[in-house]
Amino acid sequence: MSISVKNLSKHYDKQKAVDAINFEAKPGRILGFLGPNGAGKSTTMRMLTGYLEPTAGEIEISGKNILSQAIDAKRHIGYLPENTPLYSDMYVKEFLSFIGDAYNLPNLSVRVEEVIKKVGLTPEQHKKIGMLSKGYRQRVGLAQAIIHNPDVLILDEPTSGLDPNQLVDIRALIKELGKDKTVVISTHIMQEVEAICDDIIIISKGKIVANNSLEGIKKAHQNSSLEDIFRKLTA
Ligand SMILES: Nc1ncnc2c1ncn2[C@@H]1O[C@H](COP(=O)(O)OP(=O)(O)OP(=O)(O)O)[C@@H](O)[C@H]1O
Repeated sequence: MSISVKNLSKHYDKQKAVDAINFEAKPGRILGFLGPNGAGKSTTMRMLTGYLEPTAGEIEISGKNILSQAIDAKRHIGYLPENTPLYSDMYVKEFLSFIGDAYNLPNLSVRVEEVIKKVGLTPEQHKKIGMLSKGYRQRVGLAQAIIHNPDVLILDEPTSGLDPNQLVDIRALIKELGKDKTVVISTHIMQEVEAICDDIIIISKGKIVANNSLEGIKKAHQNSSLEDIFRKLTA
């Protein structure tokens, strides 16, 4: 299993933002992590990537414990945080080289060229990040997430704020990247889930209320629309 989560909790004072959740994510599949605002999605993502320490529970990434084997585990993870934090004064290549350097990658200039091509940044590769459209900035975010060729990709609301054309392009790119990786993507856009996810977890008030394949969850709810299922389980 690429991601294994056992009894994971995060409490902020008395509030249980994430409350004893268990799940697994498999290679070659895209897992949609859904839930209403404040359900605990970002908190879970931050714990998966080792940015936030759990109150309780265990996380293994490609068999490595995220706390006790942090460096090994993090080598396997690519992370695109919510709102895509980037250095807007840096040039695209300069930024990707900077990130690759932090991973100590060999043949860095070749690798930077490869990821630029892979995420479709070639026409904009000589620009400063601050000059790019939101869609292209998202491609830079994805490029930095995959530069060290991780087998697990964690993407926190990767398409928020994109126009319909960019949305389609970025979803296609995520689907392509997901072919040989384990991808977890948080979203509250149901069409996104239909378009790219294989499996679904719905979280509400810190607890998992559904964990199934896309087909499985629809079957279990008499082929209702995902929107109806979401509302029924999280209202
Ligand atoms: N640093 C913090 N201190 C206190 N409470 C927090 C903190 N971060 C998150 N919370 C609370 O924990 C709960 C879960 O928040 P989280 O950001 O994980 O939800 P989310 O599902 O990602 O929501 P959204 O869809 O709005 O991004 C919320 O009630 C939030 O207010």
